Amino acid sequence: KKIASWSKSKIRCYEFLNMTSRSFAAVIQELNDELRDAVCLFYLVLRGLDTIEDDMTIPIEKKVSILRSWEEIIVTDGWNFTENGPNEKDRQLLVEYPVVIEELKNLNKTYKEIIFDIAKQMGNGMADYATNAAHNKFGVNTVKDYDQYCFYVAGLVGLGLSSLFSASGLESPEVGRNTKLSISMGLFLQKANIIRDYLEDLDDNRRFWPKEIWSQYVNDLSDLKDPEHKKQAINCLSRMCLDALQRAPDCLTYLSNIRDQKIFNFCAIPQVMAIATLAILFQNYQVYQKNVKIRKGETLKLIQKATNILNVIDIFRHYTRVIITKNNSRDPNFLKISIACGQIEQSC
Ligand SMILES: COc1cccc([C@H]2O[C@H](CC(=O)N[C@@H](CC(=O)O)C(=O)O)C(=O)N(CC(C)(C)C)c3ccc(Cl)cc32)c1OC
Repeated sequence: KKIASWSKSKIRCYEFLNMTSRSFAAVIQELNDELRDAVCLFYLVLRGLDTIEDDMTIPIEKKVSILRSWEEIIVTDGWNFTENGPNEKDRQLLVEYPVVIEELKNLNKTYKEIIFDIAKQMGNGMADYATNAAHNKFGVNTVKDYDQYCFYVAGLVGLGLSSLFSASGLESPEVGRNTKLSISMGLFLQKANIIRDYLEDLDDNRRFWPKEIWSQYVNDLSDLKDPEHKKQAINCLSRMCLDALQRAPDCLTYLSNIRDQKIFNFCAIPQVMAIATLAILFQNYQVYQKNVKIRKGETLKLIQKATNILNVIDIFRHYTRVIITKNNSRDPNFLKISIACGQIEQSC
């Protein structure tokens, strides 16, 4: 690529992209030039927001005011943030945030407007959640609150990316207009992550599993990891997986509408990782003891295979069959799980 003519701030932005997410950064950098820069900066705008939202050492009032003014912040030359706690893995990004703000200026107007609009909605959504989570220590209450939170942190990302894809002309206007499918792309990934990260989030006192679900099985979210509630915990896990699986058909439909090969790879890889993750999480009591992840070898195979819709359908079919094989007839959600898997097979 024409790195020679890249400014210092642009080079630094790509260094941050590669620092924050190795495997995923590689796929972003394969996108066509114009879209690549927009997605890279969009990613860093989102990472900045995430680093503020995730940092429990920032006083709630300060956090909320930063989140609510993110749209202004990303056009404020020289703005940076040095008060992140020491263990915030992306604190250096916020220390050097002026390089992101500088490079955003070079994006074409349409891309900028999309990124600013999503940043504004996400910042306010995160602030809304942070404030009521501050009052109500249970975190997320209803399944509706759960979907709302996932919309703010992930659904909006799907919407923003779909708009960028259509704005670039590489994908049809339909991709950007079909909000339901774009939102499902985010919710599917985010819900798989929230199920996987049960223990890690509980240790950080972040409670994303909705009370409306876990209260059918135990008295408190933390009871799920006590061996005396093992059966209930596994049934609760099934219920959480069932909720995530409902989004899978939309994701397959979304991917079947993508035409550009590089955009397809960029969109498909996280989706096949998510269905593989759900399959390994389902009926797996280890979720309550450690962070269960798919093996490196399986990840590499999925990355290599997820390059066309027929292969992606084949991958989803494989993992829905794994889930059906693991399904337990004594599980209250046994039938709903098999129907959800059937619907995924249908939509293939
Ligand atoms: C059409 O929508 C998408 C199309 C392609 C990719 C993503 C989505 O995939 C990564 C994939 C990624 O970041 N994977 C990590 C591994 C991990 O987080 O477990 C990685 O490979 O490091 C991801 O997870 N999130 C974070 C959210 C889920 C909150 C949106 C994410 C954050 C910023 C951007 Cl620009 C994109 C994504 C999409 O977003 C829905």
